Amino acid sequence: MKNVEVIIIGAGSAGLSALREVRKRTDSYLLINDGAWGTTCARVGCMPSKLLIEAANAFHRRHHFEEFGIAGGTQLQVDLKHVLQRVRRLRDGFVASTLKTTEALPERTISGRARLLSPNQVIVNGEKYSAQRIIVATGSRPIVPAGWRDFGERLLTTDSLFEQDMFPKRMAVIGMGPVGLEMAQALSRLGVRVSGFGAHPMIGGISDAVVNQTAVSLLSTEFPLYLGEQADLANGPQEETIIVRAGDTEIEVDSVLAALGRRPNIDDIGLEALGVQLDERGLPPVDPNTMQIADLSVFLAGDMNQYLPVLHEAADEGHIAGLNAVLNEPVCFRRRTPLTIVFSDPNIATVGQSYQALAAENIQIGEVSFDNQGRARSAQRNRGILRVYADTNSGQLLGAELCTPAGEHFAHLLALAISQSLTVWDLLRMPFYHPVLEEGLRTALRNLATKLPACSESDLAACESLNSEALD
Ligand SMILES: Cc1cc2nc3c(=O)[nH]c(=O)nc-3n(C[C@H](O)[C@H](O)[C@H](O)COP(=O)(O)OP(=O)(O)OC[C@H]3O[C@@H](n4cnc5c(N)ncnc54)[C@H](O)[C@@H]3O)c2cc1C
Ligand SMILES: NC(=O)c1ccc[n+]([C@@H]2O[C@H](COP(=O)([O-])OP(=O)(O)OC[C@H]3O[C@@H](n4cnc5c(N)ncnc54)[C@H](O)[C@@H]3O)[C@@H](O)[C@H]2O)c1
Repeated sequence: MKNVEVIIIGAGSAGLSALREVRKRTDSYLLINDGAWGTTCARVGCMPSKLLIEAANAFHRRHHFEEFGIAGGTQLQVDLKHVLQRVRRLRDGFVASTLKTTEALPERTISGRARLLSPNQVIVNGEKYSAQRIIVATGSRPIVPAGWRDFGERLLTTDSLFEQDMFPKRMAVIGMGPVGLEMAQALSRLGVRVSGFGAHPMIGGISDAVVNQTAVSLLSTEFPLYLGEQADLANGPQEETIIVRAGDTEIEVDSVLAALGRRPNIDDIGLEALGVQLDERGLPPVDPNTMQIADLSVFLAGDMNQYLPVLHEAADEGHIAGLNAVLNEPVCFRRRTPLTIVFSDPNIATVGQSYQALAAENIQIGEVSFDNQGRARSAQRNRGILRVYADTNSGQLLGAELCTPAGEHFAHLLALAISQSLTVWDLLRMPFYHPVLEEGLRTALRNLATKLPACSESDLAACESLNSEALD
């Protein structure tokens, strides 16, 4: 049996991040990956989805041309074949960039499905390997209910969506989480007649009902949203179509994108061989600050543990696990301020603690609508809402949820402020240039400040609004 210091199972973003740390300290390691190399993010996740969204948004801009005085926008056409070729061409470049590391290590990489035999042993392709430390980073895959696979090529997931040559005329997107929402809007903007179905009334990971209401009403101007009922599928009158049923709604489509969430890749991985109690999802207890499983020499990183299944968190967890796998005692890391962004238009984001997490806390809420925000109006992007939450006593910013133009940038600015434990007054003390979208955030902060103990009049943070959209 071959013996190494560290075995990493899974060559996704978490596994590669772990590999980077391990390689700095030892040459005695193995990286095992099942299926395609090149990471979920680059192959079928973040990157191809954003490429499709960019094409869709570029085409959608034509609807605003007339208002700007530009004629001819309605005659523009989209060549879907070309759009999808570009998605794959750029995607292949991103995948190639992730493969550079692993292709340079032929002796230390194995293609095959690994299974744990004990906290120190792994079997792959019938061969056993032992290691002092093991990192499990096997990611997740799309949930497809039993029976849905019978619809064959008419049933798509994000694993197959970007491989399509063309999109059909009518599609249903089932699941209005981040994946479903992003893809439903992009497909609709590219000319597919999309129907969106969500079992939950809230969409895109929003927990604040006020923000959700705005997001739902904005998105449903582009494609119909059927929320609050579980959707199910049946064969259409002609075998080549699918009937989607949700409550009283019944719609016939040519194909379905299943975006029902993702299941951790834990089947047959042998977690039971670790000798620790597994929870109802089959997952072992993991310390999010060390990524260590109980007191074992096994670490778990990335989407597999479902902590916050986004790219930068997967990379962080790989970093933590990789470092701790080569140290005598695991180091405790402070995790980052939670941040999730959905690249719909307007962007949806949650920063810091969600509204739901803060429901029982003593908080005040500041709010701004972008409907009349000066700079947003000049760009024809004046849609959306931003809500910020602060502690009633200290005024410290705790979280925010938003659905706004340039929401991705607001989310980062707010994450920075929350990470630095800034108060509403600290933020209002900062400069806001004119005319910028950020003045919208300042309006929300000023609104919040009116609900907090006042600050001194000799402080510029007390400077109030002029109540004119040309000036704020
Ligand atoms: C459509 C889509 C869009 C997304 N967009 C964004 C976004 O915009 N921003 C963002 O932050 N996040 C986004 N995400 C999430 C992001 O892609 C994931 O958080 C990230 O890729 C997780 O990385 P990972 O290393 O945990 O898993 P993966 O990259 O999936 O790596 C796991 C690897 O382990 C392998 N494996 C599984 N089982 C075994 C086994 N038994 N033995 C050996 N190997 C095994 C798998 O084949 C895979 O190669 C998106 C995801 C999707 C699906
Ligand atoms: N921009 C981003 O950061 C980004 C983009 C995409 C994905 N991601 C990550 O990937 C993860 C997975 O996203 P996701 O959207 O696939 O999953 P999700 O779990 O967030 O959403 C799935 C949704 O499908 C609904 N659903 C399930 N079964 C249904 C049915 N039969 N009928 C109708 N609705 C049904 C669920 O109620 C849920 O709201 C997310 O947690 C996110 O962190 C991030």
